[in-house]
Amino acid sequence: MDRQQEICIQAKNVIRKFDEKEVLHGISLDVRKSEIFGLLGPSGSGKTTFVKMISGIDEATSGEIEVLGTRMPKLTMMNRIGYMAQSDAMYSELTAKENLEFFGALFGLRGAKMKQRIQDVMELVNLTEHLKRPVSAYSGGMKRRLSLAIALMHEPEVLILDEPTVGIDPVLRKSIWDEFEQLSQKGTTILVTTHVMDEADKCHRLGMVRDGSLIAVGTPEALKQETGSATIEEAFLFYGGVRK
Ligand SMILES: Nc1ncnc2c1ncn2[C@@H]1O[C@H](COP(=O)(O)OP(=O)(O)OP(=O)(O)O)[C@@H](O)[C@H]1O
Repeated sequence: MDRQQEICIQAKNVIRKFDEKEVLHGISLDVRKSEIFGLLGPSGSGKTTFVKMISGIDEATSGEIEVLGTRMPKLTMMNRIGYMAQSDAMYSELTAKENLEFFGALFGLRGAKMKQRIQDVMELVNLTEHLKRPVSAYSGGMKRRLSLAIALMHEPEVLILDEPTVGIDPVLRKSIWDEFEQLSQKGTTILVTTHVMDEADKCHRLGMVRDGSLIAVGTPEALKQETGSATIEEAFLFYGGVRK
């Protein structure tokens, strides 16, 4: 099979209920190996709920999710998936370096390799000078960047990033997206949630989410073309039922 067509993440009719309230209404989706797939949708549409189940930290009420051919949730998949949550999960009383060492050790990194990875990921997020500062002294945007660095530490095959660039300035945002593109070219599959339209345009394919359903899937170009829209925002409104 063509490598580009290999399926990395597969969701089949995924439903998630909280008590009696159904918030995801049967989502089916294939994400191909080494693509950057964006989930685009407004706040509360269900993006976080969906990616948590793909990462294996939550379980679908019904339906099936496979990542790299393994049915989720599965603890051992932690080594192959990098997950960056929307709220920063790190120890604020520790320094950035200590946080990276802690999470790196969880993923089996040691010695020279650990040191090298810390250097690489901190350079990528432009935090090298702040390596030895306690996270409690970091700004919101810096914490976001450190979260991304932690998710990248063990060079996972699959990266799941929930709104990774919130609070990050445009220049650094661009360099982070350039890095996503490079990672993807090296074979990493990236699933990213966003509500920022210009980021959506950088994804290879997009899934538009509204009220717990996937309303459209395609390349940004195809989605715009199909709807006769000049922008992704217009296309989203079209699929969401707001016709010109
Ligand atoms: N643990 C929970 N218990 C009850 N309802 C929940 C829970 N988690 C999420 N929800 C509900 O599920 C819906 C989808 O929320 P979700 O956080 O997945 O949306 P989202 O698209 O990621 O939005 P945002 O970008 O603001 O995080 C919302 O109506 C939310 O209130």
